[in-house]
Amino acid sequence: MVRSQPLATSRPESDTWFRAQGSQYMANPTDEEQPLRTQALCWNDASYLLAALNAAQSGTWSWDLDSGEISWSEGVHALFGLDAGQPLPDNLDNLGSLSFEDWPKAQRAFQEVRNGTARQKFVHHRIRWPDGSLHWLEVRGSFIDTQDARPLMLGVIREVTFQRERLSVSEDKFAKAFHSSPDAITISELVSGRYLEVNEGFSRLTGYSCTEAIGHSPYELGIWGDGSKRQALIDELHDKGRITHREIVGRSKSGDVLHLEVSIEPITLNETPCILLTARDISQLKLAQAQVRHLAYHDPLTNLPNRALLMDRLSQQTLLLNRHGLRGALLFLDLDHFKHINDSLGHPVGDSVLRIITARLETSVRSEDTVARLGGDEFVVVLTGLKGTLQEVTHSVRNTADALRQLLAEPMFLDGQRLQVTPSIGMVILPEHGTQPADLLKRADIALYRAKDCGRNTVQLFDFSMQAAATERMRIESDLRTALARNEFSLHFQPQVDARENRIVGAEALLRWQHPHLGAQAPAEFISILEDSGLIVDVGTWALEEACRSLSLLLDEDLIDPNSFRLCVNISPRQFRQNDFVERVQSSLSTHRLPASILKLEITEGIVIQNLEDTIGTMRQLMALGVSFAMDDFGTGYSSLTHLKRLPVDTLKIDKSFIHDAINDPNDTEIIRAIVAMAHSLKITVVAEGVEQKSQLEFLQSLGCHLYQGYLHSRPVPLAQFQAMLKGPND
Ligand SMILES: Nc1nc2c(ncn2[C@@H]2O[C@@H]3COP(=O)(O)O[C@H]4[C@@H](O)[C@H](n5cnc6c(=O)[nH]c(N)nc65)O[C@@H]4COP(=O)(O)O[C@H]3[C@H]2O)c(=O)[nH]1
Repeated sequence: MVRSQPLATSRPESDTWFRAQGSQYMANPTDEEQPLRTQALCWNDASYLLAALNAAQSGTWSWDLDSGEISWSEGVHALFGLDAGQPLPDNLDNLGSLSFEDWPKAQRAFQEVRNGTARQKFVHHRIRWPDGSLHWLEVRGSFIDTQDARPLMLGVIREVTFQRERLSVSEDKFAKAFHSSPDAITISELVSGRYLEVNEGFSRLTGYSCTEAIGHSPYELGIWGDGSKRQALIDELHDKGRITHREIVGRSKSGDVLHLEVSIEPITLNETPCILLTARDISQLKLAQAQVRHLAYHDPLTNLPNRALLMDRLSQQTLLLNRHGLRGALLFLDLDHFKHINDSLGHPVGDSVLRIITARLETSVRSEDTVARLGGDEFVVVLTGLKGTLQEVTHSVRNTADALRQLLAEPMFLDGQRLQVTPSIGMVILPEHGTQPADLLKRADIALYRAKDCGRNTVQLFDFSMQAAATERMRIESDLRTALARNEFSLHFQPQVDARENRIVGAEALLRWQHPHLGAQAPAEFISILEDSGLIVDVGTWALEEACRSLSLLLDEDLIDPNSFRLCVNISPRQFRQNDFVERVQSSLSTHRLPASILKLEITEGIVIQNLEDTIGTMRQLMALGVSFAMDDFGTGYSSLTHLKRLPVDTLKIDKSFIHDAINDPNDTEIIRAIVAMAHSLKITVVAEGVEQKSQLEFLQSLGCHLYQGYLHSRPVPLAQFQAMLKGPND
């Protein structure tokens, strides 16, 4: 338009484009101009521009500030709702005839231009047309330099009713969204921070009413603890253009800390740069997140740190100890036979025991030490900042561990019951036994295992030689997993003899493992691994089945008397507790068409103690079939007479450890005497195990115990040898 218009250099009156109202110049082009217009309209053609203005429902105007004279382009009438012929105001003084709806505002705008305070102007005015309808006009104008330096303003005028209505609808929507939003929304001046608008969500969140907030900055109200934080956000806003989902901490009117998630947008309001801030209270979310975090790192029963947190603290501790040249210790604790408490007294009692243990542990370590629960009955205590030589530290850690052991073993009273649990403790010293948390835990566990092996209720310090033993154990376990499938197990039979007639009256079936490379393995070792790994269930089932198969062979060969011969088969606690144990025994007996009375199951007190009632129930079912029971290793465990009286066992086996010193150790002598007397009074048969010497047998016989097994008569032998034995002197 500027290129096409010579106005910048000439007076509008000299240019026919701008004429007083009613100018028909463009509507009546001269004859010379006509061909030009019809031949080709171009940008230099004024009629082209006029057509464009009309199409855009726009017009132009000029205003001579000296004379007040106003000129309009053709077509402007339509913008005022006038007919083409109707007069338009040609001077500022009679501009009021156009019925501006907000006339004072229009006048103010003209005045500002007149005063020279604005060289450019952009205003929206409402104007009421003669037909009474209200329309929005946008008027833009700016000063131009004329050749004769007269103050002249030129501009464009156009109808914007549609845009304004749309704007007003969206403003309405915005206002509704602003006020009804559950979030806190504020509009504040960018520079001063003063609130210009706040919604009800803001009042709900902060406790400040609109009147208390508007006109004040968040610092004055104390909503932002520190002004520097806001400034940092403003700087970021400047760089990025907007900020979304940023967590900040604020403070409410009552002083409560508010965890907020804010989004910030820059906006301009009344030509003032402002920020539109939306804030959401995430305190509950933060709380929930903190709880989830806490749960992720703590054991819910005791609220102690769990394995994950322990590992984290151990990592920190190893670094700290290294930096300060100090030592630390890790104690791995496990409660002996804790499962029995759960099984016999129920889980609520078990939980209470764990809580009491937790309290005892927590009160006996320093605040900088860590007590953690790894699960079940496993606890870890980490002692840090220990000064001294390795010897001194080891000595003091041992003392601490021993004190803990004694404290934990103190009786506790629950539901009117007196309970006592003892711990086994494995310990490692940092950094001597490792610097990696996983290694430390593993090594302390190895030491704990050794403590269990040494009879429980004891403390063991890790030694690297233990690791070799643990690795060896893992190797054996892995080999045992394939042993059954590879047919590496067999049964040996040790005769049970009636010394009065030197006659074999029964036998004990004993498991043997022939390792493909290492040869025969010691049952004492591999059987405990079978027990710990759970493999004993399958292997025990196999042993029972194999024992029955052997029995049927012996019966077929008429080598044993089904009415008097008893074969003892060892049953492990896990095997005994299988849901279908009774059915399995029944099935083995019937598969081999055996009379049930020929089978005697050897159980240990380990089975009994874990759940007396269930044990008695299972035993009764088997007894009903005709199977009998022997109590193995009698005298070594809890040896409760109360148990014995209630259990349907008809045989007691005196453990070989008593027999070994039966002659020389007066204690053992008395124990054997007491067991035999008690068995006799309960009408229970007694079998002595591990009889190696004649003198031992004579002593036993002097007490009235005539049944025995032991090297004196025979070692456990393979079936073929046992068959030969039965055929021999007994024939
Ligand atoms: N020093 C000495 N020892 C003697 C003498 N007479 C017998 N023995 C040994 O004493 C153990 C008696 O078996 P146990 O007490 O039931 O103790 C058994 C039993 O508890 C367990 N066991 C053996 N076979 C099985 C099985 O098939 N299943 C289960 N669950 N455990 C089994 O392994 C334990 C050890 O078995 P073994 O090593 O075969 O050890 C056997 C036997 O070889 C003797 O005069 N002197």
